[in-house]
Amino acid sequence: MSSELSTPVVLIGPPAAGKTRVGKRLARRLHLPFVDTDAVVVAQHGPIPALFAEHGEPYFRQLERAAVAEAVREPGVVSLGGGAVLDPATQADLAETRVVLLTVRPEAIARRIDNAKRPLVTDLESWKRLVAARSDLYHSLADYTADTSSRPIDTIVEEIAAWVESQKEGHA
Ligand SMILES: Nc1ncnc2c1ncn2[C@@H]1O[C@H](COP(=O)(O)OP(=O)(O)OP(=O)(O)O)[C@@H](O)[C@H]1O
Ligand SMILES: O=C(O)C1=C[C@@H](O)[C@@H](O)[C@H](O)C1
Ligand SMILES: [Mg+2]
Repeated sequence: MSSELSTPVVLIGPPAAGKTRVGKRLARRLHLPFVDTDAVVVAQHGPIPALFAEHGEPYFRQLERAAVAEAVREPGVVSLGGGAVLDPATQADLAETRVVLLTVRPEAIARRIDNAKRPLVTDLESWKRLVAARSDLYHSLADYTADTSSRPIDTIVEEIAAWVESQKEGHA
């Protein structure tokens, strides 16, 4: 991990862990720009379920990789899509940034995945399988971990901001 302040703070973690919500508020709290790579892909290429259905997951991953490569080049807060960390080039990029893993317990997930925007997550069982397969990878890439299961978003944001600011003071 780099302790340079100019390196981005990158949020990773399972689908519905809160990367987008927490990332947006963290950026506001730290007075930094915010980029969500899923939102970039959607803005440039259209809805994610349609990309999966019409072109397949590998095509989506290519578009996602391009969005990540661009996003981590600038200082700011960057929220990644849940599977972006599967790309080896993204894993290499993350070694040069400050990586925050958001975790969430399955009990808290049920009410967060009741929509159709995630082609790889249709129910709690598919979410659990996907997280089990990625858990070691998520943890291996993380410099800091915050659980989002049961605390208000602002509390989580304050905790992460305190970690980022502690590095600024040379305690990293
Ligand atoms: N701390 C929290 N407490 C309760 N609900 C939360 C919390 N954080 C996020 N949520 C809710 O969980 C849902 C998923 O949040 P969000 O979209 O930010 O997740 P994500 O990690 O970006 O997911 P994805 O991988 O699909 O992009 C949203 O409905 C959000 O309001
Ligand atoms: O976990 C995943 O593989 C995904 C998570 C979402 O953020 C989207 O990037 C997409 O639905 C794939
Ligand atoms: Mg998101």
